[in-house]
Amino acid sequence: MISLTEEQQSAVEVEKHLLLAACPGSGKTRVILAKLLGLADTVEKSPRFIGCITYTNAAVDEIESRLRVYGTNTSTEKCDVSTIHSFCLQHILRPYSWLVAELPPTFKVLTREIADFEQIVEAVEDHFGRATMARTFDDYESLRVDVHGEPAGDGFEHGIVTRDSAILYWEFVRARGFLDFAMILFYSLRILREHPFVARGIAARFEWLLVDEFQDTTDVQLAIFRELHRHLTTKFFMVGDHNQSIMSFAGARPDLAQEFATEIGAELDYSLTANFRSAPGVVNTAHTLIATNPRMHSEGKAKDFDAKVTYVHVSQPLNAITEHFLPMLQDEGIELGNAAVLAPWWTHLIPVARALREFDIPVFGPGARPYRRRRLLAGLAEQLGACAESEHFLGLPGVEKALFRLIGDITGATRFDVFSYAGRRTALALIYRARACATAHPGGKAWLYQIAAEIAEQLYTDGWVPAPPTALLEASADEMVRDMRANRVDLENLAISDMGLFANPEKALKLITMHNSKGREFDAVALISMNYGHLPHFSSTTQEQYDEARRLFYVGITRAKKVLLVASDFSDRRNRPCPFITEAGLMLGGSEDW
Ligand SMILES: Nc1ncnc2c1ncn2[C@@H]1O[C@H](COP(=O)(O)OP(=O)(O)OP(=O)(O)O)[C@@H](O)[C@H]1O
Repeated sequence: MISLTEEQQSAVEVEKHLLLAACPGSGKTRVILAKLLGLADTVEKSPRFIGCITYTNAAVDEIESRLRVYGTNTSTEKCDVSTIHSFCLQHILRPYSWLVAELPPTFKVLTREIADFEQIVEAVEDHFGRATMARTFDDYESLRVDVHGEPAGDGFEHGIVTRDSAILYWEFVRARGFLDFAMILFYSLRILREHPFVARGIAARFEWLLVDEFQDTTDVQLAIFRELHRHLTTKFFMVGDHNQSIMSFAGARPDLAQEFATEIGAELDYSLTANFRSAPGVVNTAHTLIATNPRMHSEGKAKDFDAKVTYVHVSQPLNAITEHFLPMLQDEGIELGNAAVLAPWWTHLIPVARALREFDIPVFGPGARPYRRRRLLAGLAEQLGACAESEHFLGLPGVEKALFRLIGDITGATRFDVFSYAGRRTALALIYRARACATAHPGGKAWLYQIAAEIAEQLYTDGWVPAPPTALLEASADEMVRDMRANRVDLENLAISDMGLFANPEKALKLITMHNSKGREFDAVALISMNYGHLPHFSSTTQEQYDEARRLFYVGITRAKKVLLVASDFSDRRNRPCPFITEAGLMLGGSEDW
């Protein structure tokens, strides 16, 4: 049984549509899990199911693994947990794509990692006589389709993508037998709108749809929910936090989620206010920044944490880490692996990561890798490196995901069967090979070449590729070695653990952008580069952008359990300290024991 607080329990028991406002650390996942388990029992003898839509694949994995622990076979069978994209693929596009004439009869999912993406973008830009620039690919990657089928997204609104180039891009994507994530959502909506029998079928299948992180839903996603709601047979349980809405660049529309909830007559008066994560000092700082009613408060063990909340103004972001954060970790007995450094952008983290590596401090994050992350072999080699080095670390899920990506990159095919029995066998075989290789070739460089050859052999033997991709993987190992040499890595002394560190970052200090820190928690958190110009970004001109920057700061501080360090710097004298430091009531040098 999952233990719930009174407010969690009463939210789970609501039998109508519900929009639940949940503060940081209030156990959204636990509530969703409890609701899923309860509802699975109610549909046990019916042909209906419970759908759960989460924002990321990691959240899907987490809920599924907890379902296996707490549930029965029936609950795992009756609960369909997925991201919105895989929900649409499985229930709308794969079975009904033939209803839209312009869609290819079979299609693969286009992601940035697949080589066709860059080729298509180059072909489009070439058509308009433009040369590809550094930001071109990012601009196309951010492209979305709005509910009317028109282009949207950062690359269109502020970048180089025009309406004509977007339309041509989508045409090329379809012509090559692909759909991207935005197209998956848009065509799903179109099918639901034009063929109500499809929506009726899905609504009949799902008794409930649980939606995690409602504040991140886009106009198209909400229009999809609206089409499903039309048939009045599916109930909605939406959990999220308006104050953690930081994804407007990806089209998030929390206002529309609220509107949808009101429209369907959802209960709006329930909220989760108990924060199980953060010490009272951290919670008070967050509350000073954004006050909620009813008020957020620490609960459980967190209530007794002794918080250290400190604000410093330093000459360089790195100094905040070396002179303040690391000593604080030492004083509080917090291990590096339980601490994180957050910054508004990757560009702030890269030099810090490099410098810390030079001090031999293990870091996990941008700039930590001495080779390009997108190198073909890199992902799988890292996962296998972690498995090879540690007897107790059977990183099967990580190996499977890396295998999925590698097979996709080599063949261009989306092989979801990697996550089935056959894939698991290959993954396990590779883990054993990686360990045997580590014994035979203890040096990191020799191991890398050997494992490249063995991966090629295993993929071929198990039928994932038509011919052994030996030359391809060897060339990728060459590229990684070349990158490392350029980054002055001592290749002769490279250990397999140096590679594994990136897959198994348990012991390393995490360096993460504030956006990517969402949904995570650490004993200690340092927010660096907290200056005007970075947060809010100098391009922010509207109240909405300013408010979203404040919410980003809120997300950052609420990741901390016990230690919170906020640092501005005078590396650029034009950039004053970020205004949210004052709004959160932080005082310079003020180390406060709450
Ligand atoms: N009823 C409870 N009893 C004890 N611990 C709980 C309870 N509910 C939640 N927790 C704990 O609170 C912590 C935070 O939960 P979780 O990560 O699900 O929060 P969240 O609501 O998703 O937060 P955020 O929105 O900030 O990401 C977890 O460690 C979880 O185990």
